Amino acid sequence: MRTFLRLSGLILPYWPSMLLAVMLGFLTVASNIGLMGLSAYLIASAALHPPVLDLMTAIVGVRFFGICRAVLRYLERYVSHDATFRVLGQIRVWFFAGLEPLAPARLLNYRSGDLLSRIVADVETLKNFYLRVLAPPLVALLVLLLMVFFLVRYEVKLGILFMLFFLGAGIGVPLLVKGAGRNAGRRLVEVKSRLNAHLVDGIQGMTEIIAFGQVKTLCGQAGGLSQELLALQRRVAGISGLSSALTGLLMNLAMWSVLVLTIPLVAAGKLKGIDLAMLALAVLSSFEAILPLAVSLHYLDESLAAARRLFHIIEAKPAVLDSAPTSGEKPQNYDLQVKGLRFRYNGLGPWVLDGLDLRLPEGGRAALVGPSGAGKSTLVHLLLRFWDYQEGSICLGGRMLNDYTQEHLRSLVGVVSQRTHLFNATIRENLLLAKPEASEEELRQAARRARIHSFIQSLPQGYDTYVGEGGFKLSGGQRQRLAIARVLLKNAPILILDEAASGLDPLTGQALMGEIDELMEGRTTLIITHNLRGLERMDQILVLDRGRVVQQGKEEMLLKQEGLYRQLWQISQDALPASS
Ligand SMILES: Nc1ncnc2c1ncn2[C@@H]1O[C@H](COP(=O)(O)OP(=O)(O)OP(=O)(O)O)[C@@H](O)[C@H]1O
Repeated sequence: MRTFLRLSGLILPYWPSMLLAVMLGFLTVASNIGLMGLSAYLIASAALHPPVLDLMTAIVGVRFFGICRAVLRYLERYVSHDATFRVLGQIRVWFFAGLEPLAPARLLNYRSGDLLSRIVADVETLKNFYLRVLAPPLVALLVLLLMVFFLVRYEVKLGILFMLFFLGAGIGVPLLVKGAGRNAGRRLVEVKSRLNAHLVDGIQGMTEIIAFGQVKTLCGQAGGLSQELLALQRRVAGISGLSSALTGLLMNLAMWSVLVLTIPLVAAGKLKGIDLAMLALAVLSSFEAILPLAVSLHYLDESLAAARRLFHIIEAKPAVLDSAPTSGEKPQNYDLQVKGLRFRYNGLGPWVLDGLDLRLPEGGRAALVGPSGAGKSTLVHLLLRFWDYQEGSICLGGRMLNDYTQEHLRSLVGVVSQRTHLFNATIRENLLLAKPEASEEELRQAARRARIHSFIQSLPQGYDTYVGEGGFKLSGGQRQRLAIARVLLKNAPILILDEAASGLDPLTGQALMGEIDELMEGRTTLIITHNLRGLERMDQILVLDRGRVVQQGKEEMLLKQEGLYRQLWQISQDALPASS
């Protein structure tokens, strides 16, 4: 019920259009009743050969209702679909805005295909809620009132009889369909989502799937889910056919009963013979309002399942909340101080950072090194407030980190990571992401400083070249240079380089260090790296192991000590190619 009310609440801003659509729907069915009833009356009257003039009113009426029916149906479809698509557009924006504060911490629990399925398929499913669940019962109710009012004027029993059949078809059949469907609507939504998630996962990991010869397994799993979906769709189609047959049966039985009741009235002279056909056809055509009701409970089931999946995500509490209204102020300086920092990803898990200390003055350069899983990237997540820490403190410019809004904090930090995401857009659009208002000259200047300008110029379409999905048309080094150009454009006072040169061959990696040097100029810089070459330029190196700083100092000093840094350095030297 709560989901139903919440979903209905989303259309509140559009209620005038929805109400208009219901009125137009009612008038369309009423026109059909008028058209059929009057046509029957006209044919019956004509059989008695009256003067043509006597038939003129009925002839004009038939034309009027015929035209009205077509025009009103068009208007009803136009208004209801226009309002519905506006509501869906609004829901998409609302859902996307709700997702943003949940990224990345809360969204890690969902498969990307599942999220895609929610934002596309589930939102699309909701169109049935407005078109096939809410409007048809209201139209049917108005038609019921109209017909009962019309029929009791002839005979009270006629009105009661009609009401029984109408309610039987309008309430009984949908309940029967719901029972026979056994939650088919909800299961359809679930299976569609599983199939979507499976296919998106498969497409994203296609290279690995081919490389490991798992194409058949993937196709088999997709085939299994498709079969499940097909079986459900078959059941829904079968039920829908059955419901149409039942409604048709009740509709014809209603007409037959009306005839059984009215023929004796004609014989008794209480009803004109020419009214007989009119009443029968009016009753028959009024069931047009009932037809959409047969599957409305199925659509209600489906819509509520889709809405629950959307609300479930939106209602999740973000991992990080902005608390300080005054946090838009510029910090006094860009000193970074971390004291006794303790953090774990979930309440019962192990501490990933366990009493970490770090002091990095404005403009200083620190490198964070250590074995895999030591917690280096986790510190970056905390510095960017993707998660909030549990104990200790992080201060920026003398103020606690959570005094800054997430937006403000992130505007102060430029990040180059190993997995720079490039959008499937042009080089220019990818660069402008960092500073949408940047001029052409600023763009070129940043590219020059990142030493990628000449390469871009050499491309036939220059800055308007499309980089492909994830930037696959560029080499690893070129992608990283674009990432550096982006950060140069952003011109943030704090810089974080998270494995910015890893995954590149030693020569490219080394060449990139020149660009990175340029980038670090005048910025408070934290570098995370497994590559221990070039660290002599850092003011300090912190060696992290199992969430704690186990060694700290200049490289020269660390190399003199027995300890983890020397071990790591030794391993990295052994791994170097002989020529380098
Ligand atoms: N989102 C997460 N949820 C739960 N645990 C996580 C999450 N991200 C990382 N971890 C765990 O936290 C620990 C530290 O991970 P982190 O990525 O910070 O290490 P790292 O030092 O950066 O490693 P690498 O050098 O391999 O990138 C690991 O044990 C990892 O499994």
